[in-house]
Amino acid sequence: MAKDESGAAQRPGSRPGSQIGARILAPVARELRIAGWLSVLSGALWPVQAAAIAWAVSGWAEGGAPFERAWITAGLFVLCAALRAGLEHRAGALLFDAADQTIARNRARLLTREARAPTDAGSARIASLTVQKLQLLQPWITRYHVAMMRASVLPLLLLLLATSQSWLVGLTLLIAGPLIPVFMALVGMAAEDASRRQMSEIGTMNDMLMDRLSAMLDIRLLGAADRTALDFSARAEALRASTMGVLKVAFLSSTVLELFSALGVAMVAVFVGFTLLGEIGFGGWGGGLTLGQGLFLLLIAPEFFQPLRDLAAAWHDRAAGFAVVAELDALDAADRRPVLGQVRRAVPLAGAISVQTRAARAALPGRVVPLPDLTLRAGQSLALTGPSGAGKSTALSALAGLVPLASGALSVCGTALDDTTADAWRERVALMPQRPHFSDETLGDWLDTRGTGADPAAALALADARDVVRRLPGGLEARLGETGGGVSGGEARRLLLARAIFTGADLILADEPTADLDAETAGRIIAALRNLQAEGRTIIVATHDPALAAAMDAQLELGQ
Ligand SMILES: Nc1ncnc2c1ncn2[C@@H]1O[C@H](COP(=O)(O)OP(=O)(O)OP(=O)(O)O)[C@@H](O)[C@H]1O
Repeated sequence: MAKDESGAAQRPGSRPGSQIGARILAPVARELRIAGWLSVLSGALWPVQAAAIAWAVSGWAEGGAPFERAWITAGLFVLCAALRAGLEHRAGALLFDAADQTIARNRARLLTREARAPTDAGSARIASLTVQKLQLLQPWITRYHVAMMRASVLPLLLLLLATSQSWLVGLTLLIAGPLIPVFMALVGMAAEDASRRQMSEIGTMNDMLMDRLSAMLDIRLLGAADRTALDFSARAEALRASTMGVLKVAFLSSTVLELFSALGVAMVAVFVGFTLLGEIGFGGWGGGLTLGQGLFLLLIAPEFFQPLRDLAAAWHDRAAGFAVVAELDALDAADRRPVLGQVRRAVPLAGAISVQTRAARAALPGRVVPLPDLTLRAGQSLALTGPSGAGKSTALSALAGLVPLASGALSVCGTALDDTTADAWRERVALMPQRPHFSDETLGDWLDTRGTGADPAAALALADARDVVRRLPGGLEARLGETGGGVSGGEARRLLLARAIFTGADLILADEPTADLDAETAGRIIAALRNLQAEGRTIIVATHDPALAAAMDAQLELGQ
């Protein structure tokens, strides 16, 4: 459930239109307002241009000094046109800046928040929101808001001007005009639903794609390629149907709106034409219309409908924007697993390494996991052992400040590990995770997590991983992630260890560094860890491997 400012729970789609997006648009509200008024001002200059044309043409018809009028009209027309272009340009610049700022701010917010306090939303969902869907806020911000302001001011102004010349034309516009917003409101509901369905289909398709790509090997082994292709085609068909649903609503609404505005303009044109021919003798305030009045009315009638047509065209952008905002709101309301600190670079925590826990319990989503009482000083090594599920990995994560405590105490370097110390503490810690993950970058960049640009040769030597790099095509330039070449499980672990060493961290937390390895490879990793300890680093491993546990100074069994 999304929460409004007062904290009351709400369903994102159930809020009134004016409230949706108010939060994300608040920082650019001033720009949107200024851009709206600039555009309204530009629209209000058209009647001046129309009046000038009508005046010049009626001057020609009446004789007198037509050229003098033509020059004045041309000057006024060009001046207004230049002014309008300038105003529209400035409004456009403000709107696109506001849209870029909003998208960039929300993208940064999404990414930093996911780093600091991840949700259970899949990575595909976050990726499609940040890369694909947030971009849909741009047409909503740049087109809809300004169209709304124009539609609320300009038709009224033009209606007054038209009525001042002819009550009949005023009445015609007054009847034809409101049909457009009424119809738009009806279509708007359908458009919003269709957009939300399409948005959700895009998300499902992305989730499915990520999921199946990561399971490609299993799919081949299980001979499930055909079934996977069928699943994809069913989802693609659902996406096609939802996209067509959105297009259908868009085409239907624009057709009906064009019809209303064409009928309105045609009625004005017929009335003006017959009045000028002398067939109709009423409709103006003093009987018929002059040529100048008729021309003026003909020129402003289409402009009466234009802001309403623009608003109708932007209605779909509004629906798409609302769907994105609803998704952002849903993520805001989702349960999160907070990480201690701001997850940013900091000055390393001072003092000799020490770790101490007392009656600590880690808070995982939906459960708490007790941590062992331990005390460790600089240069010591410790093995956390115990059955699967005892909490070894959780303990390592908690020691790195990646999982908060539900109760108890955890101090590092003699100070409590909390939001204020976690970033500084992590500068001194390297975590070697259980499952290696290679991102799509060169091995050199992957090893150099802190972007120092230094040579990783010494770290590779300590981790016994020099031969791994030597064998890879391109050495440190090789890419292992995404479509890059692969390494064996043991090689990957040695590379992970090299990366942990290369950070220069004083405390290495290694999760199952020898799991699934043959005795010889495991022996090389154990030797590398001992080398590290001999160098003065502090080491904590979580392991089921008796040989590794025996190689540490002390063992602590969890889950007793
Ligand atoms: N993200 C999570 N959300 C909820 N519970 C979790 C989460 N991660 C782990 N757990 C639970 O916490 C408990 C401890 O898990 P943990 O991974 O720390 O055990 P472990 O001793 O490292 O196991 P293994 O030896 O199999 O790696 C388990 O019962 C596990 O189901």
